[in-house]
Amino acid sequence: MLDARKISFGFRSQTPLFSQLSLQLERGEWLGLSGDSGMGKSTLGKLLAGLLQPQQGEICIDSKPLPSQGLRPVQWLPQSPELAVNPRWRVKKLLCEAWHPSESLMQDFGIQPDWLSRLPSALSGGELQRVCVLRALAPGVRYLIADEISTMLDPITQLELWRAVRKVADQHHLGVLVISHDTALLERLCTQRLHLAQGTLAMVTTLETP
Ligand SMILES: Nc1ncnc2c1ncn2[C@@H]1O[C@H](COP(=O)(O)OP(=O)(O)OP(=O)(O)O)[C@@H](O)[C@H]1O
Repeated sequence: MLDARKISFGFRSQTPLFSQLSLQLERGEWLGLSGDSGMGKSTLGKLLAGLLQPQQGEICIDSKPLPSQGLRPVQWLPQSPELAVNPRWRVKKLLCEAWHPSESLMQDFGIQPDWLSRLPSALSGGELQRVCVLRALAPGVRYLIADEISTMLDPITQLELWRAVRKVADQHHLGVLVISHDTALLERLCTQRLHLAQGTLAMVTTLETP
């Protein structure tokens, strides 16, 4: 289980975004996270992935602290893939940095062979997003934090992306936290949804939208 225990965090010079906040994500679970802009959803996602450190509390996987080196078992997937890649690396090098996805997985993610020799700037945002999602699915990854990853995609590509993520997540029993403003998307994908407001998480049932 990915377990955030009473974590507190604030950027310097700002009031804390949250204090004593707890969240649990089980392997195989799909959990939604909504909240108004600026409430701290991405920050919480980065904390869960170990990209930021809580000022209080701890984040554990199966009761052990997140590893501080090596492959991150919790991968944070951001909305803007172009910020997450080295612009001078060709797509093949980007995709195979941590592991070598099979051809059938590349097909599932709609990755065309001729993209591999291109620079990231020669892919559309949606194409690059699919490359970034697949490269994050290395063996050893246990949880995904999908932070608005399909916002820039057209409805059909969005559906295909989620179908491919679902297939890999089912195969590897990944826990997935889906962060989005699109509550309809969260309700389609996830069994439960949390809403972040004023530093507090509340569980939302499918019938009520805050
Ligand atoms: N590196 C940083 N330094 C200082 N403040 C930051 C930093 N990153 C984010 N913030 C601030 O922290 C707050 C939470 O930001 P965050 O991106 O986590 O919100 P969010 O809920 O994901 O918003 P959105 O829905 O608009 O993406 C915002 O007020 C933002 O300006």
